[in-house]
Amino acid sequence: MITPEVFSKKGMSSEIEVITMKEQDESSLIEDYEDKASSLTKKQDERIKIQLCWDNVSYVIENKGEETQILKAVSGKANPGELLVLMGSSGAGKTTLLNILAGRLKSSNNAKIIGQITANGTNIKDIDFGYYSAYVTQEDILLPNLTPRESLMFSSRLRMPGHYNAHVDRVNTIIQDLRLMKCADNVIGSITKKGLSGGERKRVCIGMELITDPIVLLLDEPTSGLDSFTAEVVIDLLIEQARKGRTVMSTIHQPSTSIFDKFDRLILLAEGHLVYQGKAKDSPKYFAKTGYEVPKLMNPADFYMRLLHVVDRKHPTQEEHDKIENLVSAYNSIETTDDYDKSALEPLANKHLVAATNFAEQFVLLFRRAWINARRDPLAGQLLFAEYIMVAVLVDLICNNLAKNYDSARTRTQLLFLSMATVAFFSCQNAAMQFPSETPLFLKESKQRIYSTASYYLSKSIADLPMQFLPLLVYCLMVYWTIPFNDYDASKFFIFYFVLVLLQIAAIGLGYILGCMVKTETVALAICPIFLQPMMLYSGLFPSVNHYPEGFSWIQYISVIFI
Ligand SMILES: Nc1ncnc2c1ncn2[C@@H]1O[C@H](COP(=O)(O)OP(=O)(O)OP(=O)(O)O)[C@@H](O)[C@H]1O
Repeated sequence: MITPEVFSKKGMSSEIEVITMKEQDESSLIEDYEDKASSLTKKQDERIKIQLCWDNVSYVIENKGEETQILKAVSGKANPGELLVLMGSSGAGKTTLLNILAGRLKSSNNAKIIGQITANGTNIKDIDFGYYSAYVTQEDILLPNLTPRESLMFSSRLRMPGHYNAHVDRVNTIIQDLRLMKCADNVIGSITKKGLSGGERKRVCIGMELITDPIVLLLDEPTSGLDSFTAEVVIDLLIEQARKGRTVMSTIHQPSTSIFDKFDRLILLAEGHLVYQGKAKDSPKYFAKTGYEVPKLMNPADFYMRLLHVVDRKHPTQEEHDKIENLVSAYNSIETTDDYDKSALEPLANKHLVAATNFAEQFVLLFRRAWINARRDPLAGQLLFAEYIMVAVLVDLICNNLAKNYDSARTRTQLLFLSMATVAFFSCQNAAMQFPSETPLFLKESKQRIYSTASYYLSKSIADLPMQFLPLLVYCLMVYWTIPFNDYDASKFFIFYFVLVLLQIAAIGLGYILGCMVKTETVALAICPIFLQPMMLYSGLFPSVNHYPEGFSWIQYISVIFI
């Protein structure tokens, strides 16, 4: 979300696109800008505060005619200035609740959300809650070849208006706040590529969301996979963010005792039911009263996880069933009071977050980001070079004894076809592999309306093209002069290269489509031949399509290799 405080006065006239739904005419935009200008003078403690409340929220999914209730009429609240932690056994519904609160889950044909969620009394259905909130997913969604500083800088420049220096200042502040100084200029890396530690990567992910200065920060298991010390560092940072007035809510798995002691408020879920909500430090007393005393010297979090654990959720034992029922009825029997002082809470305006940059700016920033990311991972490019050179050497060997006469015409045609098939396969597979790893980032950013799909697609394709065109040029240089054609002149060579480039662009397009359809590079690689083989059969080289099964001749029209 973009709060007024973060807008830079200078960049507003050209770049601010945060507008209210009804305020799309020029005069209202000017008012909006003035509004932001006046807010520049606001101090941090005057930041808007949001109390998020949810009332009887249920989530019901239907699968093959069978209904399953994942959340069962849960109610609660997250206060500004506090860290609220959501805990419960695996499958209790924590992520589901967080996703519903973030507006990431919506009712659909087979999933129904019942209940009401309000922010400062305003139903979040009536506003674009994404404007006020940010969500840090469990998976680290980052480009592996960028540094934290570059990632934050691109994110800031794409999402926020303002001049370059304002972005630099904002990024430096976040780097300092998140204690990323030591690794700010190291490459992030990934599971397969050595880079930042898990804790550092997680802090970068949090930083990417803090760029827009959100008022509500929701996090799904930010400490999973981290050792207890690193996890504590992350929790300390979240508490720091909460103390700045943000509403911070996070699911957390297995916190250590010292981490647990730091939580402000705690919500415990069991099988979709709420079994505790209140101050984390009061929870042992509460459970002792309900007959489940936390053993001395035991981490309360560990105790709750064991208490709420159900071995087989579909078929709980009688004991498990009774235990959960006891806990639910004990919780339902207590009277909950909201002691948060609401006098400073204002109803939320229906602000909309739209791109902070225009198409050209998006294109330039995304191109630079894609270019840096591709340039720092030369392996894919080197492999493509190696593949083309290998095929070129084979073609050269075949052509070694090939005479320029009528008898060799068939072989020469086949060599031309081999060149086309090679280009189609290599380009399609290479392009298909580009997308799966970036799809989560693209989906996240396009949901946040940071840029248009067209600017992303265009910038990515153009940034990838040199890596595709150059190996092809080397291939053409190696084979063209050895295949016995009639004429060898430069213009004919360029026609040969140009035709293959056109084929390459078509194959890259097909590769992008296939890459978007799947989730992993392995599957992307595997499905390319499924589409390319029929296209090869209908390329025109093989016997007339009249000999092919009826009803399939249309394949020739979508074949990227059709000649
Ligand atoms: N769309 C869906 N279709 C089918 N089952 C679903 C769907 N969404 C959630 N569930 C089920 O609902 C239950 C709760 O899921 P959720 O991810 O919220 O659990 P969780 O408490 O976050 O668990 P974990 O700690 O393991 O991440 C799980 O059993 C999950 O399989």
